[in-house]
Amino acid sequence: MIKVKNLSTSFNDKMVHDNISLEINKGEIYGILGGSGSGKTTLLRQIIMLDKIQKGEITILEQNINKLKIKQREFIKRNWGVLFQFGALFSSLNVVENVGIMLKEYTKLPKDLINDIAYTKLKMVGLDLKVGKLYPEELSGGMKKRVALARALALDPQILFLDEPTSGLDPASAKAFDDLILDLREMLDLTVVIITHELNTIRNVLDRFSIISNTKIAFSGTYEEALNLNNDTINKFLKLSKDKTLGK
Ligand SMILES: Nc1ncnc2c1ncn2[C@@H]1O[C@H](COP(=O)(O)OP(=O)(O)OP(=O)(O)O)[C@@H](O)[C@H]1O
Repeated sequence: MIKVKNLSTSFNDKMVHDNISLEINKGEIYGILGGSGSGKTTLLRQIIMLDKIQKGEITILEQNINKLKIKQREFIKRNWGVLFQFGALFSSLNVVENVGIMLKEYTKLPKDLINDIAYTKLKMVGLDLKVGKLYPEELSGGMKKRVALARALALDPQILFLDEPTSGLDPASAKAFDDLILDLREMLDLTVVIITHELNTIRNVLDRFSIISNTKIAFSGTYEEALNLNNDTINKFLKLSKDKTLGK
């Protein structure tokens, strides 16, 4: 579904990615992990065509994005939804209007149909329909994330990109959001790419992940494979020493 091949990125002579490669399969929930400033968000922005690829290739949905013309780019972008880390909702729009904004922009559907679809998406992310008329400032952190997720789902994407979706949520809300991602993948046949630091998400939600460390991919594989490697950098990253359930 997504192939990153020999990607190198630098900003002002500072190398962020040095010849990194990874592959994400259809239907996977794939994690991009790494310390702060390791280049996770930059990689995500390059995959979704918001940032330029400096060197290397990215293929998504069988299209080499280096070679796409502007019109083709706009067309292919409709196949994914994105939830940015600080992806704020529009404060002047109510929840239903926020969810419907992409439909308004990208389709010619009449307003009442857009509203119907927006309400369906709200239901999909586990929100009560009464929430539709509320404004962002009236919502809890967990509800805001769900509304942003409903917005990302508005155009029925094949791929969902989530940048630290549970950061700032309390443990119960974070767990509920993780469960929702698992349910949505099943229901909608989605491929999901998540940037995360959360150990619970890494263990319970991701099928596979890559760890970016010192400009390289330090590891790609499953959580079990990462444990079995018993590599110091990987263990440190996965905070195994703090993980009492593993008896360490
Ligand atoms: N447009 C840009 N111009 C200059 N430097 C940039 C630009 N975009 C990113 N960087 C730098 O690239 C590095 C990687 O940033 P990025 O946001 O991708 O890291 P990250 O792994 O997502 O970090 P975090 O977990 O803190 O969000 C950082 O040092 C950042 O300052």
